[in-house]
Amino acid sequence: MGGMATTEYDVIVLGAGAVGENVADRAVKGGLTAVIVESELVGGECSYWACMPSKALLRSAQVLRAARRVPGAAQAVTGELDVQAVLDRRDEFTSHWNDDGQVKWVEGAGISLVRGHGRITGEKQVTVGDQVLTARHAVVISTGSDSLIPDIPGLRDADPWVSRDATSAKTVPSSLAIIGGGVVAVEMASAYAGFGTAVTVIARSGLLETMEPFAGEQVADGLRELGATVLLNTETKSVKRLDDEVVLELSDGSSISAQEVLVATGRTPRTGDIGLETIGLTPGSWLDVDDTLLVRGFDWLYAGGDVNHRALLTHQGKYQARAAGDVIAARANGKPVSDAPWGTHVATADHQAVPQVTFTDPEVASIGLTAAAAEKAGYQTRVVDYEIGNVSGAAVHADGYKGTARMVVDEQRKVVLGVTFVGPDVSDLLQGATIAVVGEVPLDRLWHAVPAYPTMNEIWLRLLETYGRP
Ligand SMILES: Cc1cc2nc3c(=O)[nH]c(=O)nc-3n(C[C@H](O)[C@H](O)[C@H](O)COP(=O)(O)OP(=O)(O)OC[C@H]3O[C@@H](n4cnc5c(N)ncnc54)[C@H](O)[C@@H]3O)c2cc1C
Ligand SMILES: NC(=O)c1ccc[n+]([C@@H]2O[C@H](COP(=O)([O-])OP(=O)(O)OC[C@H]3O[C@@H](n4cnc5c(N)ncnc54)[C@H](O)[C@@H]3O)[C@@H](O)[C@H]2O)c1
Repeated sequence: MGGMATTEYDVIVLGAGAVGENVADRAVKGGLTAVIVESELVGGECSYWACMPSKALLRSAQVLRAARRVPGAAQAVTGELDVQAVLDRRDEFTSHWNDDGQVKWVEGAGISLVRGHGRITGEKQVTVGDQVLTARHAVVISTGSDSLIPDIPGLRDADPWVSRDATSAKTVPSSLAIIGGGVVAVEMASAYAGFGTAVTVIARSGLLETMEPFAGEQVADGLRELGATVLLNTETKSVKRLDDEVVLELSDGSSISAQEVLVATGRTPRTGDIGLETIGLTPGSWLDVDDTLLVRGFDWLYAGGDVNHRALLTHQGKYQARAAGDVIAARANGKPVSDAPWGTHVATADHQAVPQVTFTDPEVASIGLTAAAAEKAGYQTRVVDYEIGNVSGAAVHADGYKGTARMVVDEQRKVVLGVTFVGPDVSDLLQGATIAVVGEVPLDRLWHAVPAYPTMNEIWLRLLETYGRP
């Protein structure tokens, strides 16, 4: 580790999040040497402050609610959520913010690790403290993103929570105001409402606005059922921390106070202090890449994961990492590069086939284009909606099951462009939809993909029947 003798590697990876780890792994599997530079914890945001702790915080109350929806089981649920046990379980998922396990994985994968803040100091060169690393073939930037704090008067001085604070909290506040209406806002609102915190979501427009409109509407209803207050079309005008509370002035003239305020208004790239200026790029900017993850204008600099702003999701970043690691090895070894759409070395799915699950109650699982996005992209579409509760599998799953599915069809090619499911436990329906979209499976063939009865997957049959047999 950090051996002073070896300062030259085939590939230098800046940032050991899920993306950096996977790029390095693929490059090593392709016969190259690789070093990762990491300034915090090996494993990055997803393992310690994002996906894993947030899902751990959400899961327990979700299980309780699921039991309460099924008579027989409901009668057995007589107690309250044990919040401390949830926090303890979260701490296990983050390995108590210790990265020994992941460091072991990195070593086992044959990747070298240098701890410290890395900066690009020239072509194919990265400096960490007084150590200068040079790359024979490629430097990969996978430094991720930070929470963005908007310029709301008083907000920064009020020492607000950002997503890291919400996912790593050791105690639960009695009340929490959340600024934002995106994924982080609605997931953390669900988690804390589940703990009994008095939650107020302040969204400047609607919730989950990049998704189908019914997703945000049903998630808002779900949050209200959990006891949260959801304010839509409401701006936060100013924020002020007093002795034991934070006061927020809102655009409707009212004000609210809460023990803590969480800012969940998007992300900013971690590129402010990585030496971009030494190679003619602008510090603090997102990195524009081609489909092989090469930063435009370079033949040795790659960027994967959040930092390229293509799709800020762990699974999509890891997908980019597999393509990038493999193409770096192919280019280094003089092997053929498969860079046509859907080839081995490109992240084609980033453009129109990104799956995402929002772990609220109801859950939102979506892939591909929404009806509005498909229309905007110029497709001739037909939109088919169906209430998931009418499917036998859903009725068995939970009494009074409420949820909606939408399929967006490309009328010219008769293939599925996008699917959205909203409802309890829809997340595991998503991969079928992903395969339909990525595989461009013709609708008349989808009729032969028979969903097992009585599972919720029968939603597919209902969507096809509603569309009509071609
Ligand atoms: C609250 C929350 C919940 C989320 N939940 C999900 C989810 O359920 N599913 C999902 O798919 N996505 C989720 N995401 C998104 C997901 O966390 C990110 O897309 C993912 O972590 C990006 O991975 P990355 O490797 O690009 O960056 P990161 O994981 O941020 O890793 C970057 C690494 O680079 C290091 N680094 C930065 N600069 C330097 C430097 N100069 N020198 C050395 N090291 C450096 C950092 O310390 C870090 O370890 C969530 C995000 C948030 C905020
Ligand atoms: N389950 C998951 O897959 C999951 C969970 C959490 C986060 N993530 C990822 O992390 C990323 C960050 O999530 P996020 O929720 O922070 O960002 P986001 O982009 O999803 O949502 C940002 C929200 O903040 C609002 N906003 C922006 N600027 C504002 C301002 N000045 N004042 C008030 N509101 C403002 C927007 O209208 C939007 O509602 C997302 O891209 C998401 O993909 C994924």
